Amino acid sequence: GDVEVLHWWTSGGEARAANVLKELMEAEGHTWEDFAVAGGGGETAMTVLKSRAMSGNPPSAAQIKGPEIQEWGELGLLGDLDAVAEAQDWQALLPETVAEVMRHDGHYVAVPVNVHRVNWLWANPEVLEDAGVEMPTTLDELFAAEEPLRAAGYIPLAHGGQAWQDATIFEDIVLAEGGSDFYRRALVELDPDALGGEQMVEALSTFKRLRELMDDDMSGRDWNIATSMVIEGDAAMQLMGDWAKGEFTAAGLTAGEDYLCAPAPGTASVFTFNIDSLAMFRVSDEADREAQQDLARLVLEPTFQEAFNLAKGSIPARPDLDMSEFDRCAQQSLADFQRTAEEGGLVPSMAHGMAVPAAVQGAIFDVVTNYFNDSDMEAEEAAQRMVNTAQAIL
Ligand SMILES: OC[C@H]1O[C@H](O)[C@H](O)[C@@H](O)[C@@H]1O
Repeated sequence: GDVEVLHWWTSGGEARAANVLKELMEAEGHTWEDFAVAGGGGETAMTVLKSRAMSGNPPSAAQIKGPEIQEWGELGLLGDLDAVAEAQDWQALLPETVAEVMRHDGHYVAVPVNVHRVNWLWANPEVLEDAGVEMPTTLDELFAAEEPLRAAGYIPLAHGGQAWQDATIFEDIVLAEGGSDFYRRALVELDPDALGGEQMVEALSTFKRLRELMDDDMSGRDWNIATSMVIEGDAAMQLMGDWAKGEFTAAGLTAGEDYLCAPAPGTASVFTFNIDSLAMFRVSDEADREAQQDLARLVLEPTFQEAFNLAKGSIPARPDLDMSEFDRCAQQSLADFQRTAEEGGLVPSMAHGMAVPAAVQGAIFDVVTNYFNDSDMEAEEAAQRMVNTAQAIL
């Protein structure tokens, strides 16, 4: 049968990973129709998906994540994968944190391909050494690194000026300043006291200070271009989820030697998760439905889970795989995922669509990116705007 898959995996590392699935599906005799929509973070892809669904022409599968799976489920457009889930025993195979995101109304409607960690710092060790700087583990160390790095001729922090990237580093700062409980109250439960309170004002002020570490040309830059600045040695560091590791891997670089990874400064006790998943749309053709079932089965088989995640930079969605092929960053990610799940530091990424409905996420993005790019807006005003927008939507 045919499967048309809508996704936004278009950077070097992302495309290599997506190709793993295409090849596995073709090896099973299916036809893979690739519907890739460029634009990191997936905002454009979701807009395109909505217009296709509205015009009655949805793809057979799409990269849909987190609470948005519920929104599509509510529309009655998604088919269920219960038969595959039972045959592969997803109940036993998947951590409940992952499994519950894939279910709508008690039925599996999506399959998880991985677990990304968002709160990472990446660095070029040669650049750090040349400037006499240690890998920062606290925000103070991160800001203190600016002077020696600039004096040695480097951009301290490579960043891409796009709303989702601004929101990604914003949530790293909220976690570093307030910890996982504060993060949950503010950016998951949208508690107005946390979202608009003193601690958020402090976090917003610190967030804006990150601009001091960036270059003037960052506006609109794609995330993988920022990663290549670290790879090339023009910039020392980048705050980004571990899809960035897919770029280092695609460049043939070795973790811990050619590049470094560490939890975003001040967030070692936290793991901000972002789970990519493929949701299946209802299809009438029996052969296409079979192809969808095969796609879901293949995605959770060890062959795909290993090959895809080695290329993508994430860790497998099923924690029972032999991880000996994975590098030290992935090993640490899996260990931290399990540790934080026990200790209470495992939180859904707001910036990557795991925490709040899409409309609320979009509204928070607007406030965060306008504040970050408007030197006149005070932190107090930004905090109040976040409260207002959240209340207006909910
Ligand atoms: O495009 C950058 C990243 O955006 C999202 O966070 C996706 O979940 C991830 O798979 C992708 O690599």
